[in-house]
Amino acid sequence: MAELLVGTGLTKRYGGVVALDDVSLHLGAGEILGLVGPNGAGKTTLVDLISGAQTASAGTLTLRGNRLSGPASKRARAGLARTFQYPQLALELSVRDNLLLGRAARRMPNPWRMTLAAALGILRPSMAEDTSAVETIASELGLSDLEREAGDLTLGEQRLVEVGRALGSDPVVMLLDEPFAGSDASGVAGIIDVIRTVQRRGHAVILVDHNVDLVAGLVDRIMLLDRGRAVFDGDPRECLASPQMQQVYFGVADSDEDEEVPHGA
Ligand SMILES: Nc1ncnc2c1ncn2[C@@H]1O[C@H](COP(=O)(O)OP(=O)(O)OP(=O)(O)O)[C@@H](O)[C@H]1O
Repeated sequence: MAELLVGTGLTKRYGGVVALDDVSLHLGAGEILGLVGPNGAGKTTLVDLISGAQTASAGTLTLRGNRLSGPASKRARAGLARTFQYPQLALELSVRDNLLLGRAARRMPNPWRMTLAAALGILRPSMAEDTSAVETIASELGLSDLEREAGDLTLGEQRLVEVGRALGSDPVVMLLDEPFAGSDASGVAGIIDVIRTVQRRGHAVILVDHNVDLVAGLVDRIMLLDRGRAVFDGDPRECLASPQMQQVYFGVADSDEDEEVPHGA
């Protein structure tokens, strides 16, 4: 499998806090990687370092063999797209224009210019193809009424638009940070469809979510983070059954010694 994204020794320190500690990862074509771990484990920090929202204290990244560096807008043009734990849409713009921003992300030099272009209505004339692509994405996600302002949407709907915006740039790697939070069943189904679309294109997805069972059912591989370190990286079912999982979530080590603790002790 061709490697799309490779990260080595990724570390992030905030003063004395080590949010991410020497984490390495690799992501192949068509692969979906689940990123799980308890609160504060470093999941969002890893997504931030990959997307360029934060600068790494140490470590390197490559995308399709090319060094990945610089601000988020540059990385978006290189082929990364992400969603945020708290959706970051242009709230004063319509659903359609937010989706068009995603289409423009691979072309435009920075997000402020994109937002300005959308506000001025100058994204549209050049974009018959984009308009049709946006309508396809909206229908895949079950989004109707594309003229609604993003600020009037529920949290779940905003998440869908953000996932749609990310898909619009046809990313090589899509980073989804807790995309299912606040979504109803049809929203979850729409997001899963998008993940499968990215996979079918031979691209890759990193999916962060607290629902470990949901993640395990969707992904090819799971990385379990704990206090900034990757303590497991492998098959989802093996991860669920692993002593590391027990230790991280329940504070229980799956050792012979534990099994010998008498009942009622
Ligand atoms: N800007 C920041 N300044 C200082 N510390 C930070 C900052 N961002 C994150 N941290 C710390 O880094 C650690 C990892 O945080 P991170 O948000 O990456 O965890 P997470 O696994 O995404 O957690 P959650 O599931 O709660 O979102 C935590 O201890 C957090 O408090």
